[in-house]
Amino acid sequence: MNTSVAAPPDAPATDARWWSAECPAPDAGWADAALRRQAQLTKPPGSLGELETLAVRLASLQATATPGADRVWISVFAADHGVAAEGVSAFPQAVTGEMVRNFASGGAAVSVLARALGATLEVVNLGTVNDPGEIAGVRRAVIAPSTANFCEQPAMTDAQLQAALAAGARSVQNAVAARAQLFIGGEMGIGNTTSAAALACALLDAPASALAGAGTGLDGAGISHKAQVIERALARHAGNASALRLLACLGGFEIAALTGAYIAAAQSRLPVLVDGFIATAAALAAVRLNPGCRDWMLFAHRSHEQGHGALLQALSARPLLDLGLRLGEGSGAAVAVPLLRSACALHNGMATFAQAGVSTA
Ligand SMILES: O=C(O)c1ccc[n+]([C@@H]2O[C@H](COP(=O)([O-])O)[C@@H](O)[C@H]2O)c1
Ligand SMILES: Cc1cc2nc[nH]c2cc1C
Repeated sequence: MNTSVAAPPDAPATDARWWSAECPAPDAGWADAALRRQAQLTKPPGSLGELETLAVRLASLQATATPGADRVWISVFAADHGVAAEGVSAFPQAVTGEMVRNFASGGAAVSVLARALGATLEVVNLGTVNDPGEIAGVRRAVIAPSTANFCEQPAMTDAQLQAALAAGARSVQNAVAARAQLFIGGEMGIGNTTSAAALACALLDAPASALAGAGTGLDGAGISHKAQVIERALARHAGNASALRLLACLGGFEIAALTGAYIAAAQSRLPVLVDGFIATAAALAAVRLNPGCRDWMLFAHRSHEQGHGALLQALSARPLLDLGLRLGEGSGAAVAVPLLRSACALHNGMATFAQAGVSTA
């Protein structure tokens, strides 16, 4: 199953350990200017709560007086998982490839949300057992039909990990070339909540029972079985400590692509809006690989998936929404974009006390 590729399909011609290169710090000058403007707008100071914080952060990250979330780029990374053979998902593996087609033809939730937002949707096929082949609107970056079953061996080789990280970085290059103001990474992969939970357990030194959840809809017995599968995998890969090794042993191609995308975005000064459980596991791996990328992350929502809370806490992240979503695809992040747009519209468009002739306190 884990047929390795010789050359990463999407490797940028850069340094082999590009993900370790420094991430710039957000611009403190623009943050100060945005804070000063917020204090002058016609409202009691602080009365727009988190929307004020959001506008100030976006101004600082985008290094501008007028932050915006009009040009949004969404990359959905799809890949299959060897661990699906352990019976850890409520759905069959064929769904991953079928959903790639659905993303491209416009019928998936994230396709609908992207259209509603006027966002660009890029679909990246990193390897699906039920391969839809060449389809319009899908970037093929196939690494292998699936990862290996990580209960038996590392999920991927070092070359495959590098290919997946580079595929994520390539998406960020595409987003930057399109002058995107915000990057959203989505994922699709039957079995990937098992991979994300196993990775999270290893990174957080937490037991599987704390982080294994229902995924696409397992019942209690299914979740117990999934936790046992994760414990077996953790025991097998116990000797591996670095985030890079853990990503290779327990990750998925789409999870590693998200990790690469988050780091590349930070290196390119492009803010990211992190989606649900799987995306947040990838974000934690990214922060462990390159801590400077944390500053460039906004967190969209708290997923219904058990274990997301622990990941958010480890990242000191306060998500914007808590709607019981557990779909993935970047859908929760897309749903949060209108909040960012409201924050920016208010920041850029409100009158100051002086302009409106309104008395200050
Ligand atoms: O993003 C989330 O929080 C989330 C939570 C549960 C499930 N998912 C999605 O469901 C799929 C994985 O579920 P499973 O049960 O096959 O591991 C995968 O395609 C994810 O996008 C996503
Ligand atoms: C139908 C379906 C759509 C999805 N989108 C993300 N994960 C998914 C899992 C399933 C099963």
